[in-house]
Amino acid sequence: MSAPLTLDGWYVYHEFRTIRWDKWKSLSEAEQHLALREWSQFGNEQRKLQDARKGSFGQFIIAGSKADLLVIHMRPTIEELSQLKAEMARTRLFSLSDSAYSYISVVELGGYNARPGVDIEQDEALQARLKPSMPTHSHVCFYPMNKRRLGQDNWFMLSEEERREFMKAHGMIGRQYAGIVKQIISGSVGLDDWEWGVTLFANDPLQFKKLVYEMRFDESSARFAEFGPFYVGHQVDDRGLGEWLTGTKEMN
Ligand code: VOV
Repeated sequence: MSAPLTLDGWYVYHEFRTIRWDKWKSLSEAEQHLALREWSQFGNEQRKLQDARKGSFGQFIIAGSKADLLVIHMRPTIEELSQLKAEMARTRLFSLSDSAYSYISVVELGGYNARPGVDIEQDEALQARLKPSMPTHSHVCFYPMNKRRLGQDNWFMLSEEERREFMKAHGMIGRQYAGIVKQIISGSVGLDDWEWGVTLFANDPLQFKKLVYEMRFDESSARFAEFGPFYVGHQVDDRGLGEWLTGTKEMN
């Protein structure tokens, strides 16, 4: 049995941070301002790169106590992601927070998405999916997952036809959410602890629950999927981040 062909795009780095509130609160207003300005400068550089289609960047506030912030970067190489890690570590905001979780993966599409005779590099629609701009939806949901190997339910022992049938049914459910939930599926076999990273974007977070719940009843998830921790949050611009951190509307 051979591994199915995948199309792989940009590498993805999810960095989850927990704010050291004791440290943050001990800063003067001017020092907090400086930390926010510095972070904003870093973000603006990332947004410029995104506009030039050289990478992708987003920042989110995470609900619950698993983490406070999520920064997502997408870049053509792992080295660039490591470069970004060091750049962020040098910022004041990162000195005032700890890593809560991180995830490394690569944007992945099924190989059959390649149209016969069309050069993948020249296929603009495909390129946009492999090297996506950060979706602008207000909310995000991230979780890592595996496909199970348990007795009769071993995804990796299924024939190609069986897998294709399962993914067809999966895709049909997903398509009902077209325009409501956008998914970025990234592969992480050999890169991180789970096999895929699932990043979902929507303007209504309730749609994450509806979609994921509906998929639970689909065989590809019901029989084969195992899930890691779920994170949910909302996207913020620098002003929103500043207001959230300081509790004021005046900052930034
Ligand atoms: C927003 C909805 C949505 C849509 C439209 C969608 C469609 C599709 C299609 C058409 C395909 C097939 C391969 C390809 O075309 O890339 C996939 C592929 C995949 N998916 Fe998906 N998926 C969605 C959403 C979606 C969710 C919510 C999840 C998490 C599952 C759950 O239970 O929580 C998921 C997982 C995956 C995975 C892990 C793969 C890769 C499996 C593999 O073995 O290769 N996915 N997916």
